[in-house]
Amino acid sequence: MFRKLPGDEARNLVSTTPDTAVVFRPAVVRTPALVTIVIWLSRLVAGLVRLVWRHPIAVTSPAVPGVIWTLYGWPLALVLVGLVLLAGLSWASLNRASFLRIIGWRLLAFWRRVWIYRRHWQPVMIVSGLGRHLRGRDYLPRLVRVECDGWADRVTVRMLNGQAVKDWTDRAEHLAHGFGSRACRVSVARAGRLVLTFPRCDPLAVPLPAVPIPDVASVGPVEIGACEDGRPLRLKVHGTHVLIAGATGAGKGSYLWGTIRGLLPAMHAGLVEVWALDPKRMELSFGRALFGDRYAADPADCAELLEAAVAVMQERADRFGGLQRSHTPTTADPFVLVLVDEVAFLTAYQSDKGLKLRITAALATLTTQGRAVGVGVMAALQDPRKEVMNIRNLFPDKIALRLDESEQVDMVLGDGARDRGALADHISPVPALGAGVGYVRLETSPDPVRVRAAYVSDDDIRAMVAEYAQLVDAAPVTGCTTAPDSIPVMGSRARSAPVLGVASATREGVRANG
Ligand SMILES: Nc1ncnc2c1ncn2[C@@H]1O[C@H](COP(=O)(O)OP(=O)(O)OP(=O)(O)O)[C@@H](O)[C@H]1O
Repeated sequence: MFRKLPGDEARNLVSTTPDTAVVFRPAVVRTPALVTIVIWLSRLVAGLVRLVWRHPIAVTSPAVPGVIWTLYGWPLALVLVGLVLLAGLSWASLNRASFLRIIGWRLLAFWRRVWIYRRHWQPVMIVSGLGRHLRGRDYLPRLVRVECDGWADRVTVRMLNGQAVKDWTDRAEHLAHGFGSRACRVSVARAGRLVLTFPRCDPLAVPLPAVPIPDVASVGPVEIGACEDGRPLRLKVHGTHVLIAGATGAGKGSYLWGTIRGLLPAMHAGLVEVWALDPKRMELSFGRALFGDRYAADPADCAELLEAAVAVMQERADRFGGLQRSHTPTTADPFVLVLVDEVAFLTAYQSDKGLKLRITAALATLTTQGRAVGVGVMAALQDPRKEVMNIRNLFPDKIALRLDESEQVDMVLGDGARDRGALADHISPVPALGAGVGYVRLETSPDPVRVRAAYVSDDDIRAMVAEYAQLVDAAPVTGCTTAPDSIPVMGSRARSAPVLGVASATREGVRANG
């Protein structure tokens, strides 16, 4: 789309260097006034039709009272407006959701389109370099549509021919500030069209209380928090592997404990086994009674536990081979979720090379072959560099919590994730504001989603242990019906250790002291 500037471009064209004898003058054809008027009128009519077509409610709202005022006088128009307002208020108070869906958000979208986006479109596009001002004409991307919901504006844009998505992702910050938002996320709607998401408020600014333990046993996506748009955050764990990266204190524990919490009924039903590797001894040890024998902290035990998981995986692969290509959790073949807190302790900072190789090989085997047979890995780490975690690309789903450097965002979420709005390096280090906040990038979607995990406190974990430790321990053990000897049990040491690892210390206390 381009817009002609009013004024006298033609005069600029005739200017030449002062001492030139030859002066070029463009041929100017005088347009009759009538033709100009007809063109402007037809444009006006087309614009009005378009306005009514695109914004029927916003146009009808002032038009109908206006017509009634003209035909029957102002008292009737006033009564009508009063009745409509009353009906609207009653509707909003009785069923706010439907009122907002059908009327509220549309009116807001109309208002914001006119007042925010249309008004600032030209200067923001030109200054950010997404539009061009060439020979007196503005070539601007087209503002197609504005939609609003509870937390954000979604602006559909038609790019200029020849523009690339990267041109826009590179200028996300210009767009955010230009339109008065704290962020701008760019996603592709279809060829040539983009959707820019501008958050208006932050529903994740306050910590969320732990999600209640589900009533039914489910291995399906586990609800562990909330997404930025207000939907629950449901993390898929069966049929995938999840990598969680975040600086110290970023809230990785919430994701691990939130997942365990959501799986407790399924663990009790024998459909899920959580195998916990806790080399730091500070996170999962707090509820180790939930894991029974399937807990390891010492690197040698961790290697053994991982190799045990590989053995389960291979035994299942042998059995399933030629019969089934995917896994359905049963009590005989439950879903095995291997949780690893601070995996770098085992893969990078491990001084025993033999152990390091065994652990890396076992993790690589599980992450490449485990998901089809019902063995999943969820690993947390602080430093996502390749030399620390060289198998990070084997995790289909990734979560980036607060990170120290901007380059780390793409290391975790994949190339271009930060440009698409995953500003994990901008997450606040203040726990109340930023702990548990992160960006999720799923295998099935390239667009990162901003989320916050609910906070599973020490008291919540204590309650989980008190309610479920015995029940989970009593649940059937993997493969007992088919291969009782195929799973090495992780030593009696784990069983005889105190239930909550560090006497009565809290996880926070341990961290502060340590
Ligand atoms: N989801 C959350 N919401 C609000 N606050 C949280 C959340 N998760 C954690 N916190 C706060 O942040 C602190 C650090 O959390 P956590 O121990 O989970 O971080 P971490 O990433 O595991 O750190 P480290 O790598 O050092 O173990 C907690 O003590 C708690 O106060």
